[in-house]
Amino acid sequence: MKVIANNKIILASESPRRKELFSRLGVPFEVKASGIKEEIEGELPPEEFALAIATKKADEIVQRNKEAIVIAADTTVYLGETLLSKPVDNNQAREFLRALSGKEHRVITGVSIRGAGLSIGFAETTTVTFYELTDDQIDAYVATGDSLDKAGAYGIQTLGGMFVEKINGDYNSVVGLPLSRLFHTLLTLNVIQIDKEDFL
Ligand SMILES: Cc1cn([C@H]2C[C@H](O)[C@@H](COP(=O)(O)OP(=O)(O)OP(=O)(O)O)O2)c(=O)[nH]c1=O
Repeated sequence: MKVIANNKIILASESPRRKELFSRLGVPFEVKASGIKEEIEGELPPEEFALAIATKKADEIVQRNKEAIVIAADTTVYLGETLLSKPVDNNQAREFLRALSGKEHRVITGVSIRGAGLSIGFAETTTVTFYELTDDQIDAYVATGDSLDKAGAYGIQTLGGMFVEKINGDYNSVVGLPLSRLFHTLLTLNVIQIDKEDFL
C-alpha cells in the first residue's frame, strides 16, 4: 500500500519513537520540536489534559509554519487519577515503578492536528497491567537509564516491556503515537490518501 500526502506535514516532536512510527506511513514529513512547557493552567480530566498539551505543542509550530499541517502528540500515564509524567531522576523512577507494580494503569496519548484550516484532535486510552515487581527488578531496569525520557518511567518497547502482563488497546499509542487511528483520521481529513496507481 502506498500513501500520498496532499499537504506539507510537520511532526512537532523530538521523540525518535514518534518519528519512527510516523515514517511507517511512507509520506514525506519534516520534524520540528516545539519546546513548550508541558503545563497548562487549571486542572483537566486525563484525556483532555493529554489533548491540551498536544495542541499546545502543535500550535507553537503552526504559528511559524502557517501553510503546513502540524501533528503533535503527548503521552501521559495515569495510575488512578494520579499523573505519572517523566520522572525527574532515578529515585522518582523507582517510586513510579513501585507504584505501578501489580496494578493496572492508563496510558493516554493526545494527538493534535492543526494548521491549513484544520483544528482537530483525539485522545487514545490504552490500559496496561504490570506484573508484581521486585525491588531488584526495578533497580536493575532503572540503572539502564531507560526510564528518564518516558512517561511512567518505563518503555513498553524496551526492557520495560518485561514488566507488562497485559495490554488492552493500541500498543503504538503507549510507545507515543496511535498510528492507525491517526492514519484513519488523516485519510478522513484528506490530508493523505491511498495511491490508486498502486493497486491498478
Ligand atoms: C509509557 C511509555 C511512554 N513512552 C514515551 C513516549 C513519549 O516520548 C514519552 C512521554 O513524553 P511526551 O511529552 O509525550 O513526548 P516527548 O517529550 O518524548 O516528545 P515530544 O514532546 O517532542 O513529542 O514517553 C515510551 O516511549 N514508551 C512507553 O511505554
